[in-house]
Amino acid sequence: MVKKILVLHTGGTIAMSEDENGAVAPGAENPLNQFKNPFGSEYELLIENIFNIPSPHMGPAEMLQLKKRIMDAYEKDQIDGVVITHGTDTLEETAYFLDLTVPLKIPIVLTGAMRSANEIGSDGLYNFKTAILTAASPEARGMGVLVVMNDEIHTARYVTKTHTTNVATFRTPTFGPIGLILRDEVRFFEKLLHHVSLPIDQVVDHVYLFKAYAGMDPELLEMAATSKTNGVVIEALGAGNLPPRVLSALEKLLALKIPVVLVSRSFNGIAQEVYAYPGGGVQLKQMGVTFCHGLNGQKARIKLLVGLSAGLSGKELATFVSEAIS
Ligand SMILES: NC(=O)C[C@H](N)C(=O)O
Repeated sequence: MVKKILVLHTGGTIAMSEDENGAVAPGAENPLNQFKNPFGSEYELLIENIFNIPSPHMGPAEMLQLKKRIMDAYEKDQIDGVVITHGTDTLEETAYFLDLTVPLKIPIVLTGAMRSANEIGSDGLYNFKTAILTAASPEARGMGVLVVMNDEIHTARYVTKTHTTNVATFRTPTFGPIGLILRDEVRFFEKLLHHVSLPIDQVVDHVYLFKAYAGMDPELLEMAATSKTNGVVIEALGAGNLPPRVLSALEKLLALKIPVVLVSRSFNGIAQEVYAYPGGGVQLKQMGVTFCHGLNGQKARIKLLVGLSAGLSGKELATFVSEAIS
């Protein structure tokens, strides 16, 4: 049976080249257009250049456009899988957005490159090839959105970019990858236990992300306490604690019924209500802060944004946002 794979190119380093001074930028032609299908007639690739942007230019509106394109192709073209090529800087956010909003079992795989098309050791075409193999793999069905880079398969929910330039940049802290590519063979060794998706057809804005630090100043958080703000995520300290100086700003946000979501700024582990000192997790929980277990700040922000965009509020929103380990 022929595998029909929808390929959506969005830009990023994988679609860029280096000039004689070493500066990397998109050229007149996307180098991915040169890709010759190495799989023969077993694979039918439906290739579209949906955007050609570096991933710092990607936002929820473009993510929603990708989601709509996938749904449309699924209904009209009976696709078996999807590959999205993407800049690596915000790849994890687009991947998680799609994970939360596309209610399909077909494999959806994101990939990118750390070295542009004409650099020595360029990883783009190789990652693209392995992403296609994964998207065509029956074992990848029902695993949520996946990120394939450097011969590893990661879940959209937990993967994160950990290095500015190294090709082994994508990692899953605490848990590790769920599969590997071994010389053209796709092997999974973990299963996704639980997967939720919410139907949305618009995205809200003004969902902010803050990072806590020793002696954190309250002014920026206070500025977010306005009726325009839809939600706030804070990357808290350690197990989930904040400096007491910001507590009055938190009270102002919560009094305005603005959801405040807490994750840890630590690379491994999860935020939990452990400490009972002023600003500790126990107090934050009592104040009405929602603990999000296991996501990093940028993913918790995507989850909050998706929940709000689906019209969730109060307890329902808090439950949706907090349940990340399952
Ligand atoms: N490696 C990359 O793709 C990084 C690039 N700045 C991007 O995200 O578009």
